[in-house]
Amino acid sequence: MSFRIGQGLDVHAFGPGDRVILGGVSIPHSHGLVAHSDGDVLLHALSDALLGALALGDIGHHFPDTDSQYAGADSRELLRRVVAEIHRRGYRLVNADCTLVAQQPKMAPHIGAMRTNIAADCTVDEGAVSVKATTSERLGFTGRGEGIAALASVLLERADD
Ligand SMILES: Nc1ccn([C@@H]2O[C@H](COP(=O)(O)O)[C@@H](O)[C@H]2O)c(=O)n1
Ligand SMILES: C[C@@]1(CO)OP(=O)(O)OP(=O)(O)OC[C@H]1O
Repeated sequence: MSFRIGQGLDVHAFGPGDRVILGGVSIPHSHGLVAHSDGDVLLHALSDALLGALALGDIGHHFPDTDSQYAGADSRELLRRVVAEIHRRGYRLVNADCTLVAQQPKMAPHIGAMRTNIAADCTVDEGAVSVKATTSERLGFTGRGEGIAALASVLLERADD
């Protein structure tokens, strides 16, 4: 077996809107997230971790925010394309561990649905997908409610030829 690890980090600022989309789950909120796509900071961090594990660059490279075809893009579709690229190279996801950093909204009620979506898009069992949340104790840009950050770590494996 060959193993590769990857990590990803993404940040989006709050802006006008009444919901945020995180892990493919639409969560009512006092603000939206400013982005070219649907602003799913969690799936962007995870996609970057998957690409990073195989040194394939990042989602900004694969899906440029200057390209109008990605305006309002569904980040689950972008994640599925990244997973297809990983599979094409003979790798599969062993597990992913993700953390959302946000003062608000409350993530806990939505974590299960996020895990379900991510597991489906990565074609793994839900037990292979961890999503956690933390505030930053009112410190920094997340603590001031200016935006949301997400981190992701992944392990990939490939059966030896
Ligand atoms: N946006 C958030 C942030 C945190 N949680 C959950 O609350 C618990 C306490 O968070 P701390 O910042 O004190 O670590 C923790 O268990 C988080 O899961 C949340 O649901 N939404
Ligand atoms: C997803 C893409 C593409 O629509 O745009 P954004 O939604 O702005 O997200 P970001 O995490 O800044 O980078 C990747 C992008 O190119």
